[in-house]
Amino acid sequence: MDSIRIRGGNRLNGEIHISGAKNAALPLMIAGLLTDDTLTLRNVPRLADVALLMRILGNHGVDIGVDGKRMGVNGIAGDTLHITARTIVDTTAPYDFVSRMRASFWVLGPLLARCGEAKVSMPGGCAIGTRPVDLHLLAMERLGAEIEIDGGYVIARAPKGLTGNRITFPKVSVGATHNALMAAVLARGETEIENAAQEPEVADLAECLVKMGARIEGIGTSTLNISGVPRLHSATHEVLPDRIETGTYAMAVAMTGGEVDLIGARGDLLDAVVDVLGAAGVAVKQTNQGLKVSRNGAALAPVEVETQPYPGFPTDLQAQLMALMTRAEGTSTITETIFENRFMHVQELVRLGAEISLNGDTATVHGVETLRGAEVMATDLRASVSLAIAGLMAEGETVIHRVYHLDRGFERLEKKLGDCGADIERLSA
Ligand SMILES: CC(=O)N[C@H]1[C@@H](OP(=O)(O)OP(=O)(O)OC[C@H]2O[C@@H](n3ccc(=O)[nH]c3=O)[C@H](O)[C@@H]2O)O[C@H](CO)[C@@H](O)[C@@H]1O
Ligand SMILES: C=C(OP(=O)(O)O)C(=O)O
Repeated sequence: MDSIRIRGGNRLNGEIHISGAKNAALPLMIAGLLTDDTLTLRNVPRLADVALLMRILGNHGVDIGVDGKRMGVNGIAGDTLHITARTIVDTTAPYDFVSRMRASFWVLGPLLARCGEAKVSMPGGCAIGTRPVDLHLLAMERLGAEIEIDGGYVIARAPKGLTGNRITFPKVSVGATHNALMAAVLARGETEIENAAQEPEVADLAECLVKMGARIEGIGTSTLNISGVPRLHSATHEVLPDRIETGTYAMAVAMTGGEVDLIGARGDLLDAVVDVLGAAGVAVKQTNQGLKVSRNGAALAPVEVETQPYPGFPTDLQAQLMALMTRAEGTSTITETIFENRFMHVQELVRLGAEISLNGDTATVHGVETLRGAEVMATDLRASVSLAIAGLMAEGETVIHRVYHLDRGFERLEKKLGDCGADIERLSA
């Protein structure tokens, strides 16, 4: 298993190109199941999760051509995928795949809508909470599917097809909204999804589905109205920039000081994060190219933050913010409201000298003057990168083990940071 070694203390200066969003690319790729025509996706990041999803879709009989030319500024823009699900040869998504990536559970809706049946293993993904699938099942049942759970699999059947209905989610779920939306676009009649997730990645999926011929209103709001159509067709769509990667690098620059242009980043997807960074004393400005992030001299001020569904502060940036606040002048409080077990980074940050106490869903972070390098272990995707942020300002050497978590969601992290002056390298096992 690879590790990453960082020698802390260097300021970051230069440019980082922001990749396409993992959490948009995955549902967009899955949407390819909904048509026998070709869906072309541009700006797809090269990530372990994308590679795994290609294998999963391949297992259903989907043909995926990759145009691997690294086009765009400095040859960095993402891959282009041509996804063709001419015929679905297998409607089962096996444990071996789905247990490794949460998003693969989202094949349920499209398979059911297109084939009238699906057998999908209960999902895995980052171990950040119990992460049930009741809301996904509620949505499928509201659309007329019969659901049975057997041997760790969700078996869903709708032999006469799905029928539109009102789906009211008791809680906001990104994944259940993706699943409901992809099922509803091919269901007979009208569907209304109430309390839908408003995350930009849901809107990105909906916009792609519209290009494929779906009829969806209310995109970007909490109520989605869908008029089912009998078939979808080919389309070309560009994956939106990764707001979590953007926020992560913004926090890395905030940590070390310096000035970095995040090329291709969209500040409008990160209002809550830009506000928090501003309160901490970090300047973030939209430019023609993306976002310019700088902290020159000013001390980091502590903040009080609670994670919330979009447009609130994202849970996927909670660990990174906590790493940053370990060096603030004063005491911060960070409350995690989305996942009950998303504090696995705390004990690893403490190894680096952070002072953090936990009380239920709230972490109290007392800023310290010095962090000291140590060996630490990545426990999940965003936790891993929070350790990298801390390592960038820790005295001496930090070695992060189990970076396969990181490779799920950050494309060439060590190159992007290294090009801006970080002393960082991958140690191959
Ligand atoms: C691949 C991807 O895009 N993953 C993102 C997605 O995960 P994911 O789609 O899994 O997260 P959800 O939005 O569904 O989860 C939100 C909350 O709802 C709960 N819940 C969810 C489904 C369900 O059937 N029942 C239920 O109770 C979850 O346990 C959690 O407490 O959104 C999360 C919240 O922004 C992000 O942290 C993840 O990075
Ligand atoms: C939690 C994440 O991913 P997943 O939902 O795939 O576990 C994430 O992207 O931070």
